Amino acid sequence: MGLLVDGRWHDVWYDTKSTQGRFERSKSQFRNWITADGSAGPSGESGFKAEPGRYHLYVSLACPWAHRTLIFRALKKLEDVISVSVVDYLMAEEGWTFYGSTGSTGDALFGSKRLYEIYTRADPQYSGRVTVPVLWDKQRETIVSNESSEIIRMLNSAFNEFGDASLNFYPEPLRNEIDALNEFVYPNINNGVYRAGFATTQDAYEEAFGQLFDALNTLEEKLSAQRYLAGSALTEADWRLFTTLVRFDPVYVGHFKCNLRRIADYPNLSNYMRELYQVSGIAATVNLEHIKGHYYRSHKTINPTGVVPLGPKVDFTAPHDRSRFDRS
Ligand SMILES: N[C@@H](CCC(=O)N[C@@H](CS)C(=O)NCC(=O)O)C(=O)O
Repeated sequence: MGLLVDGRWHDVWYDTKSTQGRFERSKSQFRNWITADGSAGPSGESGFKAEPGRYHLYVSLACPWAHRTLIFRALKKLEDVISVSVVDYLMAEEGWTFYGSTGSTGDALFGSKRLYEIYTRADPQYSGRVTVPVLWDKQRETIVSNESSEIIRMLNSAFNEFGDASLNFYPEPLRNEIDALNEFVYPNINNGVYRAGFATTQDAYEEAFGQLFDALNTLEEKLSAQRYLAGSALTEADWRLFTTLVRFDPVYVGHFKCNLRRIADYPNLSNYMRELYQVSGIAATVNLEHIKGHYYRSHKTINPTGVVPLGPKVDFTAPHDRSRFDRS
């Protein structure tokens, strides 16, 4: 675990001293967009045209943000269009690595041993965290984006010529609602579990814990009356929630002390999670060995022994009851 300062690696843990024990996630720095015609997107430069074989994703199967990008790659049938390298699930002194000892596929492009080498290849003077996912452009030899929320929007719309154009998880009429849902789910739930787990004061933990379970209650209630977060259509907002839900009982309940309730204790959330898991192509993106191994073994400040718990057994393939609601 560490970060780059002027292109040089430093092995340091998150600093929560300046924020009263609160964990604050830093902002992603590469913010270009791939578009169908190569024109500039909402931020960054132009010149990143959607083309098969041109782009590569670096992901961790453990990471909920990287997981979103793998989900969109699968849903939009882009497996043959965008290639992938998976990092080792163990994140230690050198950050994310490709040694292969804990499940990495290796770096298919350059044979690098550490992900920070990909960042310094794009910018030799890069300063900041070295995070997954990374979307790499093989043609311009640079990072297009390291912001998952934007990468999934690119995958949703820029590659329609090469993937499944019939699916749109961010449709125009629902955009405001999806944006509002994301603004609620991200701080309270997606990042909420991290805010609870990485808190280093009792107050910071309790604040995050309260907001997390209030938010889960709100969604449980919402899902008692409709199939998905935005109503009858399955959208980006659902996939963004899903990556946290699948990790919740196996990891966040114990490791991040999010233990007021399990997802298994919420009938609607747990049936909804199983429905999403059972969507074609999704189960293959969920790797519990990487998920549990990563959190329990990498975060030595939280779990110094690195012992990985054997339970719980969650059956994501059990039937769900969500077909009681309409879907559009
Ligand atoms: N805003 C980023 C966040 C990605 C992120 O924080 N990824 C974590 C893994 S779950 C990471 O790589 N952390 C390494 C670090 O912070 O040094 C995104 O959504 O793409």
